[in-house]
Amino acid sequence: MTDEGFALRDVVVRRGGRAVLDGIDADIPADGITVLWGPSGAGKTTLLRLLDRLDVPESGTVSYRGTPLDELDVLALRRRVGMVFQRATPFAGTVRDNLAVAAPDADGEAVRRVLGRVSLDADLLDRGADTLSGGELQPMCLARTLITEPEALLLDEPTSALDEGPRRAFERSVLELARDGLTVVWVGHDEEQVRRVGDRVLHVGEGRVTT
Ligand SMILES: Nc1ncnc2c1ncn2[C@@H]1O[C@H](COP(=O)(O)OP(=O)(O)OP(=O)(O)O)[C@@H](O)[C@H]1O
Repeated sequence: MTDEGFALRDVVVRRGGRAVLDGIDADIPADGITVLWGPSGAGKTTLLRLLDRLDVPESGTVSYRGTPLDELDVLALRRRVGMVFQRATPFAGTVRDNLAVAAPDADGEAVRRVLGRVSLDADLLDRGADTLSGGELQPMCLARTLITEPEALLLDEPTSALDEGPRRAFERSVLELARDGLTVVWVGHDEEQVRRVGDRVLHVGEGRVTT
């Protein structure tokens, strides 16, 4: 029996008059990497955003570890459940500044450790985030999420803008994080990547979610 991560019950979300999620029931266990997979426009991002309360469903319930999200303080939830978006979103300043925005009290050891977890060199700390390559930016965003020590990580097609080398490095980082106990929900549509990273796949399409 796996521990409960997220549970959705009879969840409805409408966009532009259409039910993108039409009364879905889905369970996302706490262990391993769950991939949300499906064609473009199927509602994967919509579903992912519900898990961090960036959106709320029109009806139905989304729970995390047994508690409905609307009973949790939203900022506390987002400390426990971190998110990395499709496009890297660096803040102004250095890499160190970016990490400090997320965790002002993190000490040097914690900062170096988190960079190590995403395979970034500590030499980058004093570089302006705007000088990083595409392949360095997304890992930095992952590090910025990890430094708050979340229990769960939501990834919205995080490698779609990355070349093959950085893409594989990002995958390895997340596989290791999941092995160390982080709950991961990964939106993807690259079938080979889904096979490489997914412990299980939820298919999203036509308003439904199926295993
Ligand atoms: N704010 C919005 N207003 C109107 N329609 C929206 C809005 N957000 C999403 N949609 C529509 O809802 C549907 C689901 O979008 P969503 O981004 O969740 O799909 P997706 O499966 O993540 O797609 P992709 O793989 O292209 O990112 C799409 O048809 C999209 O056009």
